[in-house]
Amino acid sequence: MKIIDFDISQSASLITDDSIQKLQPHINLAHQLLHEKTGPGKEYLGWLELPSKINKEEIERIKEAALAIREQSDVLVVIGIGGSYLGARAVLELLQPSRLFGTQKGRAKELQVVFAGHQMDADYLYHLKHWLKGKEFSINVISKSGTTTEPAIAFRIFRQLLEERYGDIESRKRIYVTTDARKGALKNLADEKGYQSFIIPDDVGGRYSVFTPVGTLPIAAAGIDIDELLCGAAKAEKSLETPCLKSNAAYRYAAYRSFLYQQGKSIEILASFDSQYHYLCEWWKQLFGESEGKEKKGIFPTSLQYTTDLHSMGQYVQDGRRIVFETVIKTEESKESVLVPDTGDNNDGLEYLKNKELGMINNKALEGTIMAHIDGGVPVGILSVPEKSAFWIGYLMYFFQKSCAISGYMLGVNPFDQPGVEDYKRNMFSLLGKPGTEQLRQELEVKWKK
Ligand SMILES: O=P(O)(O)OC[C@H]1O[C@](O)(CO)[C@@H](O)[C@@H]1O
Repeated sequence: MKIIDFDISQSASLITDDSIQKLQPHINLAHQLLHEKTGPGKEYLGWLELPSKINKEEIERIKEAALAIREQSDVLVVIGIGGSYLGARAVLELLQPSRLFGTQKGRAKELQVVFAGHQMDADYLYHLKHWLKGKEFSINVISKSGTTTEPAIAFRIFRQLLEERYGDIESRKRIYVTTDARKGALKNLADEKGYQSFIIPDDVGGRYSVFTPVGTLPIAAAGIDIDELLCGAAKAEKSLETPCLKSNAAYRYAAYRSFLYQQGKSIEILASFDSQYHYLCEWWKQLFGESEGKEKKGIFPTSLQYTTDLHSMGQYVQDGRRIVFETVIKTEESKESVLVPDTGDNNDGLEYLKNKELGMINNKALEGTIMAHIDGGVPVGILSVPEKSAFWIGYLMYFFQKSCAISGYMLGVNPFDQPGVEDYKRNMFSLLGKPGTEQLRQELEVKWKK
């Protein structure tokens, strides 16, 4: 039976199953806080039963909007930051690898999804604006608060471009807004202009929102089957309901993290041997980093893409400070077959690999790396994902959400807030001269001797 599993048996010399099992009482407590909705952040648990309670009418509305976008445009500019863009980007990069080269294979009408508002890089925005010349485009602006600076600026830029190109009335039909049901500047603007809007539920935070219209609209617009994605998430919701560590792989993963953190391992590397997982790792970093990094606690989540990074960071992992542990994503099947060519000579010493599958070679690299890292004192947990499909990515993302909530409760933090993110914003607003921030500006000038 295909299933996402988490296995630490190869690291038995460094961490035993027994030590994980001993954490069952802690897991039970965290599980209780989560499922009885009594823990910190309990007002943000809408994601927990979201896949099984999905509103069918809303899904139909999303599919209709996705179709309209595909009919009216060559390009969808998705504007958002953090949890308001990473989930969609992760799914797109994972399921549509040819996007990496700017096209999508086998589609009658191509819709390209590009991202903006996830930084304030002037060069990026300048070039994107110019690249859009002569291309039909629509916008999906996504912001729960409706006030985040990066997407708000990008939305101004691309809204202006759209209005100049199509005029006021037509441009309104090309703007799709995903935001709060009631409040925020974006909500007000959407009401005023009559943009088609989609709601981010109050009880779902940004990094837990991929199964809401935050993720499903851009994913559907890209031509990915969102029913399958949600079906995978619903399957995970059901399969990961039990608190029993033996049968709940997401809880075993949470317990493994918790155990290693107590042993002084403060950095977790999410590693994959498949470049398509890059943005899934970025999404995972926000999920765990923003959920757990508080009160001067928490594992620092980072990611590496192998074998690429074995040639840059491999040395550190193998032999640097022993504060690192690794979670390796292993996907069983390579979708495509690529063989090492038989060139009829052995000048490069690769004759022994002729006609061999690249997928098989990559797999041997994975096996060899895991062995080497464990021998080097790095505990490695293996997260096996049956295949790269909408169903299994849906399952995997829910798996991570659930393990993150449990892991956060085991750590003793609120896994659903992010108060620390406000500090840079406060300083930035003041330095930009936002009205009402003069006093802070003076304090900053004194402190930093400007
Ligand atoms: O959807 P919003 O409100 O624009 O927020 C985007 C991101 O910014 C944060 O609030 C942090 O500033 C994240 O938690 C969130 O994912």
